[in-house]
Amino acid sequence: MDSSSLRQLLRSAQQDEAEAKRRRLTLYFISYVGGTIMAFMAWINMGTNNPLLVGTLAGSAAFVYANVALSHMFPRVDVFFYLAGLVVAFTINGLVYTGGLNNTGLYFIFPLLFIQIIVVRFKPAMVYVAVTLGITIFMLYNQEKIVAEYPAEHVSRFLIATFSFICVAFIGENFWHQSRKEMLRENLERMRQANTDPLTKLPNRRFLEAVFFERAMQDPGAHFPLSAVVVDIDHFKTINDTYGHDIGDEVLIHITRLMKEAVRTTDVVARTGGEEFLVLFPHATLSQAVKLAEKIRKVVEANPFVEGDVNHSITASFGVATALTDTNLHACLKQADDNLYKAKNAGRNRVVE
Ligand SMILES: Nc1nc2c(ncn2[C@@H]2O[C@H](COP(=O)(O)OP(=O)(O)OP(=O)(O)O)[C@@H](O)[C@H]2O)c(=O)[nH]1
Repeated sequence: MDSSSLRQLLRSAQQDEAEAKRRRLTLYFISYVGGTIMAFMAWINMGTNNPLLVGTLAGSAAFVYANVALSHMFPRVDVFFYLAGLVVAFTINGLVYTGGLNNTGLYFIFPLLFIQIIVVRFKPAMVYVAVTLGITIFMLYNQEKIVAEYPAEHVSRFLIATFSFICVAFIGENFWHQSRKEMLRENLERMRQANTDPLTKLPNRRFLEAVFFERAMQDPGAHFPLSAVVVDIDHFKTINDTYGHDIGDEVLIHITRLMKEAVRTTDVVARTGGEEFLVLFPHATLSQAVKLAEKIRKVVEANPFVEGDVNHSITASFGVATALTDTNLHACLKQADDNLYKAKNAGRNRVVE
């Protein structure tokens, strides 16, 4: 796994639940309150001779309720926010077109625009607001095409007020958006550090437990059969004791490079202990994983660590196992560990499945 895929995984893991929940609750609250107000206004207007206005309000209320009901059923789907934004655009222009109750339609545009901005959020809101107001302005300057009649001074006051309102709303949204981006960036950096081994820059055990295995459980189709190869450098203590800890560190970095070069970027090479690594092959059967482990074993054996004119030949032992489904992932990791132990006992520098 290269550093950009690692970052991407961490970024998706950090997509803070709290923020997603806040957005969902905002949608629920706005939909229930807004839908009820629209339904109430439709009811009030029933007595007036404006069926188009009643239809607009009742239709919008029904759509808002249906949308929020579906968003409860599919809480992870973003499309409901955008649909809510569309229904607001429809209501705004329905009000402008029909004039609303006693020609007061324009007064309701501000809260509706504000709702549109918070529901669809900063960048998409620019497009939504531009399109919504584009249609509104067209209608206001082509009043022969609409039912309502607005005096010219109402139109100019409305447009000036709308322009000021939009500026203030977007400035506020922009600052909020920037500070959130900054917070996410800092969070991501903290997460990257907590999930990475500082020596080899490989993902660590925490990453596997908290991010990768979680992801595999959530999306088993994309990961299983998942093969695990536990790699342990042979007689690493001797290298440390003979040449010193710094050379030991260099050897770990050297082995890391060899392993990363031997696998695909979709595979995960993690450092799980002192001189122990775990390589994970998504969508790989046991026999494929054994072949890959054998390839890594040969690469390590054939590429001694060179320091000056001294070649430190290195070998490693490998334990391989495969989890066919997410339910036997932990049993598979244990099996790979047991197989590593067998490889060590059988004389090292070998792959045991
Ligand atoms: N240089 C260095 N050494 C480490 C690091 N982490 C663990 N070690 C050393 O790795 C060695 C592991 O030794 P053992 O567990 O006895 O294993 P081994 O000598 O590799 O023997 P076998 O695994 O049985 O082949 C110990 O000497 C640890 O001090 C590290 O980050 N850097």
